Amino acid sequence: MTSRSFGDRLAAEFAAGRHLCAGIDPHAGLLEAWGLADDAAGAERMGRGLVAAAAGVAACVKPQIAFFERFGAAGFRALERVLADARAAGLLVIADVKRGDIDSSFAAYADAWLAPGSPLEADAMTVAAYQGFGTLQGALAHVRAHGKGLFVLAATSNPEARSVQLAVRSDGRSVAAAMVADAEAWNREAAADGAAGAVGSVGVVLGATLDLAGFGIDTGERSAPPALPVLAPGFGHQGARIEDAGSIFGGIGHALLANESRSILAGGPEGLVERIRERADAIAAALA
Ligand SMILES: O=C(O)c1cc(=O)[nH]c(=O)n1[C@@H]1O[C@H](COP(=O)(O)O)[C@@H](O)[C@H]1O
Repeated sequence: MTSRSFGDRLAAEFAAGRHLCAGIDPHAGLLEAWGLADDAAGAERMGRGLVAAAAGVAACVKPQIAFFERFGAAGFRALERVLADARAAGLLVIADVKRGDIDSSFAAYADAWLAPGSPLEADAMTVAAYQGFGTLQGALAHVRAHGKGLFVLAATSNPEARSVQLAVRSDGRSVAAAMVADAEAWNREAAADGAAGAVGSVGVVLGATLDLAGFGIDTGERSAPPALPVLAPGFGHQGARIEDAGSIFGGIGHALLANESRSILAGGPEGLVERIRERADAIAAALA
């Protein structure tokens, strides 16, 4: 490994009491509430405003790429500037791109979002491993060599996902539980090679809106590190309460990143810093 691992960088955020992931989701309605045009320049203003307000308070930001992609090349240029601001502010960036494909094509996605020097370089990306965990090799190479991270969709916050993620595989595990098991196994292997410390670099996405036990996901304390990073959307607008994070995630809440997007962005730029601080304090208290 040539860089500090993503898991180590997460561990430093958690040690500083930072568990909030502030989402950058420039919905048309939110841009209007901010008095911004529904175009690439508006998305850039919102993204850079959120980054400035979150610096030093949130652990990370998570731009949802679709809200930039809808403006084509101009949207990607806007996103590049938001990413540059986040890097300069010392915020970790999770590119919420939810990519997945056969291994060779997936590797190109991984290069786009994780290769050092790529115009869209982020610290971590969200991935869909429904073509098999083995297709993720291209990204896992960046995890090992360049200190990058992954968040694998496991049990997502939306109700429509249940029919797929609750399906039982030939090994008797639910699809959701198998994603968790595969991520933990990868982190354990990296630790055995000396490439992971207290927190792993491969995490999962688990919706805060869910009964995780119902998906066959064990939320009990693990007997040994590395801790599994958990990106948890579903707080705020989708109904889960950040104050309940401790009881929802139990023994796997140590490496939790609680995401809120619309609930932070709604209300416009006035009071944004205070809203982020309030959510950051609430998640820190919930996990203390
Ligand atoms: O991977 C994600 O970030 C994600 C996974 C999931 O299960 N549910 C989910 O809502 N998300 C994303 O998390 C954000 C949630 O936004 P809010 O509901 O506005 O807080 C959006 O960007 C979603 O695309």
